Amino acid sequence: MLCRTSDELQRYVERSKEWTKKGKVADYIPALGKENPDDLSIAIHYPSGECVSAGDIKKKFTLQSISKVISLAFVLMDKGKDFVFDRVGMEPTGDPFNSIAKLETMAPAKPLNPMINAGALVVTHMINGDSTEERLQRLLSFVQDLTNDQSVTYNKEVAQSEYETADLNRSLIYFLKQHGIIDEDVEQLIDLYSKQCSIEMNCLNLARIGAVFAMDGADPQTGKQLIPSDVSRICKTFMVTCGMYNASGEFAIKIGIPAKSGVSGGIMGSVPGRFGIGIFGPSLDEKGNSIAGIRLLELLSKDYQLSMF
Ligand SMILES: NC(=O)CC[C@H](N)C(=O)O
Repeated sequence: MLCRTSDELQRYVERSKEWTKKGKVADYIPALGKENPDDLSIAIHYPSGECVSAGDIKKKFTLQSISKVISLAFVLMDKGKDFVFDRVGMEPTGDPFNSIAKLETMAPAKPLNPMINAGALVVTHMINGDSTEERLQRLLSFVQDLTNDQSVTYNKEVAQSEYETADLNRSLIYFLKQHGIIDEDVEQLIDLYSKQCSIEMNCLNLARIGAVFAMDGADPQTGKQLIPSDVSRICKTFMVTCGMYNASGEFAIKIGIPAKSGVSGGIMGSVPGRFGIGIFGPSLDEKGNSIAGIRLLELLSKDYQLSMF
């Protein structure tokens, strides 16, 4: 799909870019540490098919936690709401995304929501399929439909790097296994989750997924319902309440759009009924969100009245 570069959007990128210096690229997954902290790009995808962009929008990055919204939509379609929400909750935690603390204080030990790692691991565990390979391929094909790009796949190097260093996530699975929430081989689930988080795309692809959510699950070009509208609504609600980790409250006040970030520096935004946004800016703030990406959204939200509140 063609995406027109916009001078106006470019000016917003320039104004936000100085913030990249105040953050840091994530390196707890070693392969992510190679990114250039100065990068900042954005694409906006309208339901009409029109697309405007600024920055190096061809640059690919991995979804990381952004994949949690997609896998949630997918398992809600696979298993239905009752099954899913019997195993993962609907409440924000106020804790960092990889925290184990609340699991121990809650009874039953079900993760509070699907956007923290513990909850996302339960969600990935629920993806239907006879083998890890089949579950991954089913998820990938869903992402290819959302992006309308059959070339989308996962980055093997990032997946391997996460697999080798995911001991905190392993410990979350062991805990959940002990409490009967997960019933799967730990290494198998870590393998699938690492590949899910390593699904790779550019801002354009990401903006298109944001547009699908913005249009209540309908494909912006064909109108085909890729995600049932009630599932899309649930996902957008989680994006508002937990999408930016423990910065979601401040984000809702200052920006006010459903959004999901990942430690790669990606942010997917979804302005209900209007358009989808894809941002890549790998320099992160202390909570793990793209520091310049948030600044960029703040400027846009203010000038174009994007807040839904
Ligand atoms: N916040 C994130 O993007 C975290 C995703 C990452 N793959 C992890 O599990 O640690």
